[in-house]
Amino acid sequence: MASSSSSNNAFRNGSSGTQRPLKPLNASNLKSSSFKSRVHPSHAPPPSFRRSYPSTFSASDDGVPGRVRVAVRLRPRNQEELAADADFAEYVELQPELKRLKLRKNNWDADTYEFDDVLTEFASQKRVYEAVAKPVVESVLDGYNGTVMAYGQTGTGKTFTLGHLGDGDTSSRGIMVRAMEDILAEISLETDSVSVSYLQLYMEAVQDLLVPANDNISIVEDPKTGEAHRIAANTKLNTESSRSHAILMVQVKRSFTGQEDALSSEIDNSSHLVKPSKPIVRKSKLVLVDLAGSERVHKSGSEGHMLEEAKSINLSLSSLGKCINALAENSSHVPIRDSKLTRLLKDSFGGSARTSLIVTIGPSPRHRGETSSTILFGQRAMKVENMLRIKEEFDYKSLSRKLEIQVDKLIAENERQKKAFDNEVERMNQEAQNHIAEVERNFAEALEKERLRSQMEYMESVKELEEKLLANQQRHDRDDFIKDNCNGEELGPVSEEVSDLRKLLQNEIQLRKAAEDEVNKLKEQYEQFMQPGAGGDTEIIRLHKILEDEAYKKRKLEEEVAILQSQLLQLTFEADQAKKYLERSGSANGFSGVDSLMSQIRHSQLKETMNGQKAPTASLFEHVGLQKILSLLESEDANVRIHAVKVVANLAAEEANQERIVESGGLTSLLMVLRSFEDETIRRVAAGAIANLAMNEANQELIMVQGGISLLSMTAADAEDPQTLRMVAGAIANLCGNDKLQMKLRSEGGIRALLGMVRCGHPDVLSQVARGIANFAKCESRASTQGLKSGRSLLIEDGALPWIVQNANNEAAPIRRHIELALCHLAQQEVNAKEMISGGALWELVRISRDCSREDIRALARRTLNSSSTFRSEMRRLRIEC
Ligand SMILES: Nc1ncnc2c1ncn2[C@@H]1O[C@H](COP(=O)(O)OP(=O)(O)OP(=O)(O)O)[C@@H](O)[C@H]1O
Repeated sequence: MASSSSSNNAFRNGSSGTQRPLKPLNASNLKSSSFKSRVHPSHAPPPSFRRSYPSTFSASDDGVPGRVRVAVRLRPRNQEELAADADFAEYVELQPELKRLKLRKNNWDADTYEFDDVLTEFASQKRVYEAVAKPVVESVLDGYNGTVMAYGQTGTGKTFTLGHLGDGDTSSRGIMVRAMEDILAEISLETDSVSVSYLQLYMEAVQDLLVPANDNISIVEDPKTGEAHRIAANTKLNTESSRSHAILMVQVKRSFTGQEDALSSEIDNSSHLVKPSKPIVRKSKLVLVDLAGSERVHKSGSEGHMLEEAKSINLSLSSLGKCINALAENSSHVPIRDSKLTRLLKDSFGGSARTSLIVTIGPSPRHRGETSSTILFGQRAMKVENMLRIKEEFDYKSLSRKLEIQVDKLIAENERQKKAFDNEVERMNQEAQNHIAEVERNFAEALEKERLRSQMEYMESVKELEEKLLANQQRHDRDDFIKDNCNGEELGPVSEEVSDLRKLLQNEIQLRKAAEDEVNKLKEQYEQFMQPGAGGDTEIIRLHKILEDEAYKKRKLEEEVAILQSQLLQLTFEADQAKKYLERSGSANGFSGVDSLMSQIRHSQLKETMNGQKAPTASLFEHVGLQKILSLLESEDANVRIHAVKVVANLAAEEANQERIVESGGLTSLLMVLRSFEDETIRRVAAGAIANLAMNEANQELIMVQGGISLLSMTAADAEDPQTLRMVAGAIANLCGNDKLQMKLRSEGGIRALLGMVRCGHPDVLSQVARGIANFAKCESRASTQGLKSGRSLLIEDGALPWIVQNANNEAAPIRRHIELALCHLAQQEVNAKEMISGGALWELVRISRDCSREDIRALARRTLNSSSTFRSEMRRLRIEC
């Protein structure tokens, strides 16, 4: 038995010559000496999840070699055999521990065969399943195709081994039921699926035993589709099992999470997404084949239907045998396409499936030939080498489903965030609206307050202006000499210059205002920078510098403004003088003097006020400030001093300003200017200003106390300019009207100074002299009447009477009127009568009482003459009637 021994040696060694370890699979499965089953702890994940599989996604990848495993099973003796074959034990001898089977040829010789497993008649169905089928089932669950096939003579237990249901005794369940139980227990209902087909191959026709109407199914050699009837069934329906091949196909599709690499590039573009795990699906197929009884091959001499049936079985089993032979001998041609059976099993032998073959034999020596043939079939099958491969592919459907779910989640999340964002925007918008509304409300309130405040200020200003207007109007009405007949055209050039200067002044004022604003702004910035933590030393120094520069600019601007103001005032004076000369020449009324000048100035101011503008002096007063103006009186610049004194003089023309001027030291400053006498113009204007201040009774005593009379007297004696003399005479004339100052005025030479100025002969000067004499005489008369004075008139004592009498009938009405009054007042003092009579004054008084154009003065003269006994006596003597 060399042949059988040699072959058996190969199996005894546990490996064929080309056997290589099957790395991806459990090595224990592949030991040639055993079909040991792997046992997984119930809590452990299936092997597919524990292994690192090669990244094989197509069947074209190289697989691992896997020889067809073959076990032999001996059926127990049945009743018939027990009775008939008393010596059967001597025919078949099993040595399961050696995995050997001996077929006794005679009493002294036996053939010994070695199998991958030898299953005695006492082997349980469980033991058979675990030895033969379980490794294949586990491979299928791991992703490999697998085949378990029973081959043997009819009645040797193929169906019992494979298809027994074990209804009454679960321990007798066959491989099909147990395989299904293991598969269903292993797979995941969520990710895996199983589909089952139960086919019958009978007479070269494939019939679906689960859907019997499908009785001629074509074999589609498409590994992707195949037949898939998803109806699980473990009911054996083949009634012609011994003459047909029953095939249970179990398709397993398992999904699992693979490595990320293969998919990463596909979803890199959506990095914000949670990367789905790589979905991989493994599709495998378990084929359980219960072949028709092999003895039919040898009994093909049947006739009719049985003959056809036998031919068919013969064809399929002989084709299977030829294929296995060819594979066992590594033949270049394997006749797979010779029958439907071999076409169905092409993957099981020489393909990529893990295949286990169980050959069943009976114990009876009567079937020696069939048994031997079966054993040889099994031996040849053991030589067939398969190349096991896992079939993996992307589960694009699963990936798509996962991505769809993720997209849905992202869309939902996006919508949620968008809604939250919209709500936030809405909330912020509402807040902004509320804030805007509040700001608008506050602004409207502030605006309304400001409007009311401005309205109030406006009303007060209007009221003030109206009062000023009224006062000026009254003053205007009182002054008979003010005439509003100024012809603007004759002052054209001067007026234009005044206008230009005013514009210039306005511009300068605006510039100064802007500079002040800028200074204030910089001051604020400076204060901010001085806050703790704000700015640095460098910034502070820079701001200091800017502030100093701005302050310097401001000073310069103020000086320029002052000069312009002075120039403006000067021009105003000149305009007034020109106007006065025009009036005088036009009306020929001979009026002159400080009153006239002041009236003209006031008239000019009044007109401006009525035109909606403030008087220039008032504007200056506000813009420059009195102290500043007075300080300019001491300016080193003679030009500035001239303008400043003019400004003060103009301010002093306004009765409302006089008190402030005196309080601010303006009178003292003016007296100092007069005393320093450096320029005729300055002296004239200063004298004019003092004259204006002297109109106010409250200032008259101050002028006297501060040596004003002496200064005025000196000026009166010294000056040649008629306008200067007019101003000095005007000032003294004002002082002459103060009852309290009569003696002091006279003692300090006031009267003599007044009378001394008549040398000038200028009507304006004479008019002021006459006014002073009249004022003085009036005070003396009042004092005499009141008993406060007894002696003769100081005017007479100082030699005024001759000039009075001489000018009593002066052609200039103002002079004549003041002297007429003076004569009346002197005549009212009885003590003066004789001297007046001797000085020729009586004749003038009589003339006044008769010829004076003014009725009141005529009456006064008559009353005076009649009231004096001396005058009455003298008139009687001279036969004069009054
Ligand atoms: N190991 C066994 N233990 C007990 N009874 C068995 C065993 N093997 C087979 N039998 C019994 O033997 C008989 C024949 O078995 P079975 O029908 O399975 O044979 P077979 O090979 O499938 O025949 P066929 O080819 O005609 O279908 C059955 O009654 C079966 O119960």
